[in-house]
Amino acid sequence: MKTSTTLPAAPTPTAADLKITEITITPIAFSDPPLLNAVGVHEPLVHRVIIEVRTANGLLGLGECAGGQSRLENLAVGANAIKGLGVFDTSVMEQLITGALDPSLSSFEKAAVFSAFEVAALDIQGHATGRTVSELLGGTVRDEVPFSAYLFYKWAEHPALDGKPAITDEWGEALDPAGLVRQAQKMIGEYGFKSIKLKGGVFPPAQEIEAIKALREAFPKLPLRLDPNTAWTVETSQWVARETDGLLEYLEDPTPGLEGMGEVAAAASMPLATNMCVVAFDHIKRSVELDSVQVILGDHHYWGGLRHTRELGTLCQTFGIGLSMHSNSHLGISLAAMVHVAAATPALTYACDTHYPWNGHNDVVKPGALRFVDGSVRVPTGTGLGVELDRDKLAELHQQYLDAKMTARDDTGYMQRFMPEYTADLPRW
Ligand SMILES: O=C([O-])C(=O)C[C@H](O)[C@@H](O)C(=O)[O-]
Ligand SMILES: [Mg+2]
Repeated sequence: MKTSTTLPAAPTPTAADLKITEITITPIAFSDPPLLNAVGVHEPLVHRVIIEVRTANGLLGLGECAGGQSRLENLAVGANAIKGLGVFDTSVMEQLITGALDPSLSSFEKAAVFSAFEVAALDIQGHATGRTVSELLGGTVRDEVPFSAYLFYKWAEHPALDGKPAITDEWGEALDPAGLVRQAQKMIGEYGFKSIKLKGGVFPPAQEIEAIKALREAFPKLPLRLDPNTAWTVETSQWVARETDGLLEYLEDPTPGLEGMGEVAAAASMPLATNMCVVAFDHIKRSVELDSVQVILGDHHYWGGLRHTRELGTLCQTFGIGLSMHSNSHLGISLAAMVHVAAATPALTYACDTHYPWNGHNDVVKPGALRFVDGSVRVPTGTGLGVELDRDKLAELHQQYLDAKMTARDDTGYMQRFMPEYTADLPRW
């Protein structure tokens, strides 16, 4: 006779099991091409930080954030403040971290420090419950998250410097419209992106308008965005908006400040977007009053983690503002977190930014969980973030950080090594 056996259910971890017992903060450095922007050029190495949080029962959660000497000091303060806390207590975690950090720090920095630990805590919550992070955020409203092709003007190589040879890359030079179209063809060919963002603010605006027109001709169906990172005055921005009428999905941060953006928005036919003048909840009220921006680029690294990013979506819906997503040079832990929150945020109305095509070959997570298909990343199905740390790669990138003796990102200083007269005074045109 056949008897059915019921397997004993896995024991639910107790509150004591899920207390944070150990936190490891590992600074890393990974290679980056010479990408140009309004304040200089990317250095050969990006400085970033990997966070590992462990609980009493041995669960591991991962976080990733931008680096820098002061960020490392602030992360150490944050880590110290949350030892012994339960991983489900992320509201208390925010209070403890915010309260422990130097009161003179900006709310932006405090939110950034908390975010790295919140992501790791959510990763553990997922492992403890057998759920994905997006499920913990309310479940997925989309199974695949669309990203845009993030184009940059770029040099062919990092020039030889301090006795070190030049560093070439697979992307080649892009200093004119033809170079950018080639870059877009390669990136879209490999990743299948369905929209395009050009990082501008590098050349006089007339040249960047020509680049947008060349991209429109080469990719007639793909939405285009242009982001000069406040390199233009209000008047120049209004002129560019007229010249690009009908060409842009949105124009991102043409000019500094909420007032200036409001003046440009009043004259522009396309929506204005930002990741520079609305970067915290307390900027939204004034922005709405002035109708400065019609799209906000959220970023969990700066908006205080994944839950607050989802809340930003709710606020955007309330005020009829679109939601897109910002990125900085990043690896797979950040990408996984971006995908989970984007999948769980109904208000997300635009394809997200990502630097992954520029940096993903350096990844500290094992391959497999994150893949771009037709420009989108399917939400990882493993528990938590659904990504696993590659410890050999982590050790290699940490050694690279130690050897490079990096302190902070310095696009302007690096540019000045080749053009001593260069300044990053904006607006420039
Ligand atoms: O949308 C943006 O402003 C960015 O992506 C900021 C980045 O720092 C970008 O300018 C870069 O990588 O040079
Ligand atoms: Mg931007």
